[in-house]
Amino acid sequence: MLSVSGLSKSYGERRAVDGVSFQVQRGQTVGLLGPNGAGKSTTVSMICGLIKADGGTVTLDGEPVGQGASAAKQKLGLVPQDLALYEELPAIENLKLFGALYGLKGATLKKRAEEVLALVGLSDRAKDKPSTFSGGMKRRLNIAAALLHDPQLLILDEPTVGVDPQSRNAIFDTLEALKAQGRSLIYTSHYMEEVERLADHIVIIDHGKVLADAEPAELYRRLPAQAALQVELADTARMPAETVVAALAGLPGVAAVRHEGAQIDISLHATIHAAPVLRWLDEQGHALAHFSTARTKLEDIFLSLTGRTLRD
Ligand SMILES: Nc1ncnc2c1ncn2[C@@H]1O[C@H](COP(=O)(O)OP(=O)(O)OP(=O)(O)O)[C@@H](O)[C@H]1O
Repeated sequence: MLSVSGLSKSYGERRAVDGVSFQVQRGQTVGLLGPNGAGKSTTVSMICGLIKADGGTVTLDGEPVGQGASAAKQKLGLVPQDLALYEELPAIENLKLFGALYGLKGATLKKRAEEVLALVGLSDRAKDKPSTFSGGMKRRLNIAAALLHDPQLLILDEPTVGVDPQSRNAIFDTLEALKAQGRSLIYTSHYMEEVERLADHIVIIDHGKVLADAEPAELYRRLPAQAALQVELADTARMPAETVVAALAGLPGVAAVRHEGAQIDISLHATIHAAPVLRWLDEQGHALAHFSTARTKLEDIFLSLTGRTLRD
């Protein structure tokens, strides 16, 4: 188990990380979510001992990770945000080079390099150079490199930045396979939908501080609205949308109402309020061109915590 306690780091006057604490259980995937500049990269760099913390501790199975070589560090693998590959060296040779740095040799090194290449779905490109790869394929090769020493915990810093949708799915397949093997993952991102897809637990950080640390289901429960109803008025000439919006806002169970032209987004405290709202619209004679219902997006949790969206 990884335990991060009170980590802090300042760059000059700027407090990049300010007392961050969280835990990662064995086999758990933790999504570290926050907007650009929230302190995610600084946090994971401190966890791996790449940069020195001003304060706080990081332990893995009770052993301090610290700086320099340590037994605990051997159990960690980091996929950094910036790609670290030799562009003109075939993929398999890149892996052999990184494996040698981890102390792997001979037949073990060769076997391990082939295994991790297969795991990221690049076996058929073993002899090709990264310079001929797409951004997503390079990223997958980087993931393979971080897995060579068979770490118990893999940390990925925004692994889908600059990646095409197809490769993005391939990355998710790889990460799901790693999860199925019982490995722990820390996944940093500013995309809630990515974190939600993978994570058993979500840690939200902003301005270097932890704002929430909970399972996705618990975060859903904390949302002020639980369901969303979207309607499109067929006839705004009869009554302007603003007037309808103002009346809707006063109905029972309605948490918030927004509109753009004839399209009205209604946030509800619970799904049971959807039918009465539709009935009210009907009784008031507002014909609908279209309507749809949806679960509230977990993305809104950041909005409700900070008053801003994740990607303002
Ligand atoms: N080497 C550095 N020197 C000075 N300031 C830094 C340095 N590294 C990070 N910072 C600052 O610390 C804060 C946190 O940065 P960090 O890279 O950890 O955030 P992040 O959440 O990973 O964001 P991003 O997704 O943009 O990488 C930012 O304000 C950033 O400008």
